[in-house]
Amino acid sequence: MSLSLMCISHSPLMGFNEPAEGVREEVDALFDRARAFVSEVDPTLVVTFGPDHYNGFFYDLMPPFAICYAAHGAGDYDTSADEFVVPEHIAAGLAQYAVDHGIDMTISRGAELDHGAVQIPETVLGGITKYPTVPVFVNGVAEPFVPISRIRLMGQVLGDYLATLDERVLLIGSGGLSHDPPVPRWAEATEAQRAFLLEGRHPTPEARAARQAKTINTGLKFAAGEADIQELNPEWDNAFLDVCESGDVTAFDAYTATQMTLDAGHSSHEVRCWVAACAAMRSAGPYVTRERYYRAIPEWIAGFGAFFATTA
Ligand SMILES: O=C(O)/C=C/c1cccc(O)c1O
Ligand SMILES: [Fe+2]
Repeated sequence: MSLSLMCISHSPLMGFNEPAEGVREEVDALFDRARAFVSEVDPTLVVTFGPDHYNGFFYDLMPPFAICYAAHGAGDYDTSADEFVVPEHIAAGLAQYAVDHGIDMTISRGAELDHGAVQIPETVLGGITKYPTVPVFVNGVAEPFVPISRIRLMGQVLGDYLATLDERVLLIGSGGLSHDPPVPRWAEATEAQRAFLLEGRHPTPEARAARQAKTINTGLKFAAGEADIQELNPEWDNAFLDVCESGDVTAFDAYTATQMTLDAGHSSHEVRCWVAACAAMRSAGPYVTRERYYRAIPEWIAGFGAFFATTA
């Protein structure tokens, strides 16, 4: 048994907007290191913690997190629409262990997962069908948010179970850090937006293209200082990375949803995926940092970070 950890921010704008000079090369080099890390740890099982942005999970039923026994990509922003290769017995073992240990786990036998859960595995693993993978959805956009301590505990319990398996497990956390992309929110939404937030699965190609064009354009305007969205917060992002590096995962519990929104934007809640992944990793004992990266990238509407670790 071994556990290794790779948390990386995603951004669907990576394939659409050019960042400032030198940044693309820097991030490409990060992904090269990520692929080398995957080769080194040579996983036999991947567990992903990823959010959704109203492509697969809607307000008709919005769990705080869910283990997927079967899942496929939504194909948004040109990400893969393939079917994940999920070892169902491991997904079921994780879910049973979670409920037996005080975690009210939701399961899905047919999740649709968007760029939040697909982009990073696809990029670092060479596709989402290459490794047996258990995707875990973690809500990072839809209020109400459960306390971070519950996400930390969920990750810890899943890590405890994974440590019993005769597998080399790679934990992938995808999301955040500070960012505030133009994802509609129920409290301020128009009637049409509420209809979408409630049950907007499988939009027409035109509706999908319009949504994506709006986000791509917001990224360009944000970089030009002209977008009406919250600023990135590199200080907040680096403090969060400090907690990841410290290995003191209980320190995540001090983050509250209200303060996170104020400090780091409405989509900063995606760091819940990192919290779950770090807590799962820490359940196997102390870890050592193998990669820490940070760059604020407005064209991608992303406080863009990475943190990799292996067992000490
Ligand atoms: O769902 C969308 O349309 C946009 C999502 C987005 C934009 C920028 C950064 C991110 O992490 C996103 O998920
Ligand atoms: Fe996101």
